[in-house]
Amino acid sequence: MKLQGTAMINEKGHLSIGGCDTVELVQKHGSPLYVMDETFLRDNCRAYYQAFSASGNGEVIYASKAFMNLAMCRVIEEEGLGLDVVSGGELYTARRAGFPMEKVYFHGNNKTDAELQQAIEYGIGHIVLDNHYEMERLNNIAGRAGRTVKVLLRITPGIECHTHEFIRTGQIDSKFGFPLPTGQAMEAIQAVVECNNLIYDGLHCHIGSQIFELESFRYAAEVMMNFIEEIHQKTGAVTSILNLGGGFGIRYTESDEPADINDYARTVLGAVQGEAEKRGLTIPKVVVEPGRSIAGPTGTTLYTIGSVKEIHGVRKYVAVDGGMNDNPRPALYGSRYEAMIANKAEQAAEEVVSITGKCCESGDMLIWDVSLPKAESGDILAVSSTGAYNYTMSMNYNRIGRPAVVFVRDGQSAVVVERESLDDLIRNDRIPPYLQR
Ligand SMILES: Cc1ncc(COP(=O)(O)O)c(C=O)c1O
Ligand SMILES: N[C@@H](CCCC[NH3+])C(=O)O
Repeated sequence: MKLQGTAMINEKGHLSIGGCDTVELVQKHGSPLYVMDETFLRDNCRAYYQAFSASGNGEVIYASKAFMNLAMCRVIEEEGLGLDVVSGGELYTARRAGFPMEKVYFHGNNKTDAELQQAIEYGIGHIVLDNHYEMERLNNIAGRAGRTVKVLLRITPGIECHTHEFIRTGQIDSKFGFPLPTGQAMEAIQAVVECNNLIYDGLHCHIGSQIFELESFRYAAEVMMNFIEEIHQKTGAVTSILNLGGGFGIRYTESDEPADINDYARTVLGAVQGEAEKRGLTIPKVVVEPGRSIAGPTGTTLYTIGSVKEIHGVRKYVAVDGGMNDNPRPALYGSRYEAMIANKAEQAAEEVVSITGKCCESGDMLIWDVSLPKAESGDILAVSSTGAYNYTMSMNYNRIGRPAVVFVRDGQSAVVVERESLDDLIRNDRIPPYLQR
């Protein structure tokens, strides 16, 4: 496992993160445990801020679907980033954290009336329209509230990028957005400028997630700038914002080779500027929505090893006290992760084992074939790069409670999400009168 951020091996030969011994973190906060390296998290925010916002023409909004809670909203606000939310729940979390609402963009392909009303009531910065049904309802809801709302239109540019098909979103056959190649995107622009209560402020596209080739982002910028020119010619409308989505890939295993954030910024900012100058257009503000590349590498999940079972001549299964409940990505996407035994961090690998979870599913495998020192019951297993799309995609299958989340920094740990208790698991259960006794 590659050590990233503040992760290091301490004098006891244990993995330490944020100056905290991970074995002691488990003793203090329990197992499994999500550990977020706050210094690393802030460094990632700053790298994005420097690369995009410091130029004056870019804005970074963190995609909260990757990892969100009240404390995370505070960190994002302190680091000067905006926020991308995709549900009333994410919006509510941001609001309860006191996040500045004018820096929030509201996404989603099927926002409810209640969510649109909530967004208007909170004074949200932008709503990203996905379809005509939503456009019409938002226009009516805003009208009834006596308000105008700034909107972006989500466009599917028809770009195929090289990533898992479930996390690819820019291709024309997609549930998201108004398709560009079919002419429907232009129809949507013509419709939105007619809406009295909506202010057309710009466009959005998101071509997918865990992308490594910068060329895909450059090409998306070019296609969108071409569309912006067409919009201007056909309607006279000015596109002030071009939101190019998220999708910047991270390292999960050694086969992943992420690009540099500064190169990413230079590529997209340069492409937008170059295309604008070529076409005689005003340069729009460029917004990016990174999620995974801010939170992902900064998270590590700590598990306790329980049963170790060898099927002679076939495989050794090492079972941990978590699994697909806290990290469904291997089961969903076949995602690969790296791991180490936190209390044997200096010991050399001596066997190849497979890490399985505790769910009642054969597919509950966290890592197939990983080289580790001898894995024994009671050891602490650390799985890296679990900061994004782990807690936020976790579940209670088999009535297993979600682990706690701690922020670590400067030798201190702070709980930012409590572990779910057994009582939490039955909190919303109700016994109807005829079953009561
Ligand atoms: C609209 C939108 N914006 C931003 C993101 C964040 O993407 P990532 O976490 O890959 O940066 C996503 C998720 O893929 C998304 O759907
Ligand atoms: N949840 C996905 C990515 C999709 C994000 C939202 N469009 C993942 O874990 O990789």
